[in-house]
Amino acid sequence: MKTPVILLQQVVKIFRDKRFRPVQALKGLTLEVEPGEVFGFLGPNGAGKSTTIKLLTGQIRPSGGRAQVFGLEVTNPLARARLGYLPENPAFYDFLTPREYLRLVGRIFSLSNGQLAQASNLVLEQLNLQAAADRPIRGFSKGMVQRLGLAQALLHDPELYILDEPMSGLDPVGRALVKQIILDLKKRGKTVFFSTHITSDVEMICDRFAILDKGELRALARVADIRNENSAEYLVETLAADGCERVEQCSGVGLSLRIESLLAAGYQLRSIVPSRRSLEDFFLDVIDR
Ligand SMILES: Nc1ncnc2c1ncn2[C@@H]1O[C@H](COP(=O)(O)OP(=O)(O)OP(=O)(O)O)[C@@H](O)[C@H]1O
Repeated sequence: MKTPVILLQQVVKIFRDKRFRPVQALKGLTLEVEPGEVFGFLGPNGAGKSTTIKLLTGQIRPSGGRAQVFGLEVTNPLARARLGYLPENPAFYDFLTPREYLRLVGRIFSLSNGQLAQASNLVLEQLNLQAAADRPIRGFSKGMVQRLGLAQALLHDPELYILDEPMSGLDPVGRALVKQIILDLKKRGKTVFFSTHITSDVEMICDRFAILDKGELRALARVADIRNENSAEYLVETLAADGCERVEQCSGVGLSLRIESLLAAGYQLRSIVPSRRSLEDFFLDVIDR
């Protein structure tokens, strides 16, 4: 059996609030992410997504349970060297330019000068930041800062990407760009674990997803399974003789009989389309429950 790239076993995290009262951010989270997967980590505000990501990147320690990356403890520098991390709110020394900042990151990851020049040109181009490469970051828009955050995560071409809300603050062009980058990483066999609130992004690019709520795992599924669920239902759109339009839901089993009876009753058939439950419906159901 392959070693999971990410392994969380019964992870508990307890913070203390200002009055030193316990805040249980994670209540025994167990999760595995396989090599080559694009994994979406969904959950409402305060669910514990960033806490999980901070644990996986060794920034905070669990109060209980086990967190491993590539079979190594998350605090092991060998694990850290093999992952790229985008924090929720990336912040930079804003007197630097992106090229200078990437040089700093490249040195941390021990890239040679040659590797660094090549890699930084590549990521600046990928994130559409070439034109701003030599301007101080201080003048950057939110979306440019976010794209630079992703550029630095990509720079050393790691095997695993842990991205905290990578599409946050981006316009539709930026979001499409980031989604394409994630899909390209997948094609190259990389593993991507990202948190988000946007269910349609998960639907578009993820293999599997988890839904976290109040520190607990509420769902863990393949995107394809959610898509196929309910696909035996159809939406039938008809037009009555008096010009009234109607849409009804019909199961695949009863579809032909229903159509016959509608036609016999004088309805015109406008369309029949498979009705699919979106991941958003699924998310809302799970959170409601
Ligand atoms: N340093 C901290 N001290 C005290 N409580 C914290 C700390 N960090 C997080 N928490 C609490 O832990 C819980 C989970 O927070 P977390 O930031 O992980 O949620 P999230 O799912 O990332 O939310 P969002 O989608 O809003 O970013 C929240 O109740 C939060 O207030």
